[in-house]
Amino acid sequence: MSLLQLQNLTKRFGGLVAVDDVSFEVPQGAIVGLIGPNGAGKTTVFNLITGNYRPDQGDILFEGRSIRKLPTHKIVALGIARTFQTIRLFPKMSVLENVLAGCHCRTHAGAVAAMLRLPFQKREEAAALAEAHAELAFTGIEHYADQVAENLSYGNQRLLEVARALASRPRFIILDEPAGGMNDFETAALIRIIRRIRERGITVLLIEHDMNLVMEACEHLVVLENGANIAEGTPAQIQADERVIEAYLGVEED
Ligand SMILES: Nc1ncnc2c1ncn2[C@@H]1O[C@H](COP(=O)(O)OP(=O)(O)OP(=O)(O)O)[C@@H](O)[C@H]1O
Repeated sequence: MSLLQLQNLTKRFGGLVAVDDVSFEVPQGAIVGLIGPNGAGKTTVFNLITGNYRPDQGDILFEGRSIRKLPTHKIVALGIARTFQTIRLFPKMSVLENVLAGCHCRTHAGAVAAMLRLPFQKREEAAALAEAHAELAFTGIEHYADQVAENLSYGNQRLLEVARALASRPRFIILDEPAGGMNDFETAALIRIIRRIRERGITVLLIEHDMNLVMEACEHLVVLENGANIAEGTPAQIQADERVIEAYLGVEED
């Protein structure tokens, strides 16, 4: 069974059909790319999955169960994490604190325990700290742990978002333009990180305009145009698809 199934999803904003009867599946353990021109509806699909928007029609199944009506915090609790196209960090907080914010939703100690600093609360804090450091090491930005997040380069801020998403221990991670603003060297490192995320058993769905990343990292691509799913297949199949070349990759001008 696929981990995620989108079934005939439609989302309208007034008269605009941003997502138009879109269906596709993300198999367990896959790295799937969602691509398409600007305004094709990709981020809207992500916002539908994470409960930020509600579909007008269709359904979203995670492990066979409908999540269409769940609030975002319940969707996160099921093991779905995301990063954002526009970076959403706590800019004045340290890099480590930003990752701890991702761990936070899994700590169970209540306010009273926190005030009294009960032993189990201290254990939870120590575990969260160790995990936050581990995710920073995983994404290669551990040496910036004590820096203020806004001082990181754009590329490292994107990696910090990935580290924070991983700190929620997801089974499924969705990355919205993770290579946005990265140079070629940073993008190559990101491709390795994405592969290692999958090796941890985490399924990946990503939106990306960097064709190098998409073709190298993804084994399956879904192409949207004007809100509709116009093609699906392996990177090689998509590169050879006439409709995609016309709609998205563009015809080289003389
Ligand atoms: N909250 C909203 N209210 C009104 N229109 C919206 C809203 N969000 C998205 N849209 C519109 O829906 C369409 C799809 O937008 P979306 O951001 O999903 O595209 P995208 O494929 O992610 O584009 P990009 O690659 O530029 O990020 C666009 O025409 C956009 O203007």
